[in-house]
Amino acid sequence: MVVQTLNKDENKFLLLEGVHPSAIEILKASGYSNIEYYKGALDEQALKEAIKDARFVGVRSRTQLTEEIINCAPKLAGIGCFCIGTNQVNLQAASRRGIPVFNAPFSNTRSVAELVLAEMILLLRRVPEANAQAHLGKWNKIAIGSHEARGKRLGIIGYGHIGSQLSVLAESLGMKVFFYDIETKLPLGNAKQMPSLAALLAESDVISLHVPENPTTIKMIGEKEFNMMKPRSILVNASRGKVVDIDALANALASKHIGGAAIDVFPSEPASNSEPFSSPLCQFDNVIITPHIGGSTIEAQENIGIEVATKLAKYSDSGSTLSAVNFPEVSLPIPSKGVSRFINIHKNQPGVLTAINTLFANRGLNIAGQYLQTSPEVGYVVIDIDSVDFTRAEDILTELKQVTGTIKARLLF
Ligand SMILES: NC(=O)C1=CN([C@@H]2O[C@H](COP(=O)(O)OP(=O)(O)OC[C@H]3O[C@@H](n4cnc5c(N)ncnc54)[C@H](O)[C@@H]3O)[C@@H](O)[C@H]2O)C=CC1
Ligand SMILES: O=C(O)CCC(=O)C(=O)O
Repeated sequence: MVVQTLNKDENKFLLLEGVHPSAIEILKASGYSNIEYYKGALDEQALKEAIKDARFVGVRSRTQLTEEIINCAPKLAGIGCFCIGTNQVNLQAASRRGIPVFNAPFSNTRSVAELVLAEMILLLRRVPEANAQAHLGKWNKIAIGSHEARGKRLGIIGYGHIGSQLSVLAESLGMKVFFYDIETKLPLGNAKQMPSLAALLAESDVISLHVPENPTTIKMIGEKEFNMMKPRSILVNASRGKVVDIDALANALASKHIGGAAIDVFPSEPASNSEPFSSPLCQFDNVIITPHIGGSTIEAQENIGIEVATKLAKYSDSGSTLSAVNFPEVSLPIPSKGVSRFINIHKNQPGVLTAINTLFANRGLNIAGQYLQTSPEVGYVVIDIDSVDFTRAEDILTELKQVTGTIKARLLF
């Protein structure tokens, strides 16, 4: 259903990093045609220029939406991360500015799990080395150091959506699965939760990382952790680049303590496909290096485009913030006819709601519906009143913006 909110053309959607065209289709079907689309990430200066009149911005993992960038976008009302990770966005700065951030928490889970499984098998069979040598004309038909996955011990660090899906797939191959997570998690199948990272590292033949980037995970695998791993064990990282100390990994590979690795993510990644890439890992034939493509499948990208664009359009149309990662979540019914809807995002401090309600009461306006959620810092209230004409609604909005503590207020319809 196309919801008739006001001035849809004033809402510029800035879509970066080649998000799937399914996002554009959804936005257009929802009545939003003011879309600026870029195939790659923009450099800082170009981003500041493009974002300054954007109401919504859509990014993948390359674009860093820092506080400085967010502050260059006075009209910005919502951010869409067309991926799972949201570490590229300063989430606190966004909430302080009254900007909800949405992502696609499940859409590429399966794609990552499948790639990781394939890489584990290739590394256990030493295929990357055999492949590199064959390309150089060297026929090296040997079984030394080549293993079946069946019966091997897989250690998963981070047993969330991806880690737990990998666990199920790996068990179907006959692997024994162990995991470490800071939360107590329901083990699927015969998987076993380990009491510590050290216990997991000591137990595993293959270790795969599936944690988000946050202060507890940055460099969680470094020299000390490599020393705790079994000789010739294999490391897979398709989570975030900063989770592994790349120099320590290079040392562990050079000393042959680690038998191989598959690395999809790097502490610093090229901003676009036209920029060069280099890493100390490029010298090792037993390392599979991929350019952050864990979630890059047609299936995942199309679903992500639909999911995140739908969330942005829904927020713009109705104010729904369901599944926002940094914001009070309000799930709203489809607006009934004969209603004008305002939203007010404010600092979570005493007196704001009273002031808002007084504003409507003083004008003799009946509140037909009110939806409020708060986080420690931010309050978000959606107010439906019996329908008023546009000029009156604009007057109310002007007053609503002046309520002490208000960060942002909008008239939706
Ligand atoms: N390579 C790629 O293209 C992709 C990479 N990713 C990355 O994978 C990460 C994981 O994705 P999901 O499984 O969907 O996330 P999730 O949020 O479902 O699971 C993450 C798990 O890590 C655990 N965790 C957090 N901090 C931890 C710590 N210090 N030690 C141990 N466990 C910890 C959490 O409790 C949670 O169970 C994402 O945050 C993203 O950075 C996601 C999709 C694609
Ligand atoms: O596909 C992308 O651009 C990023 C994928 C990713 O890392 C994620 O979903 O967190």
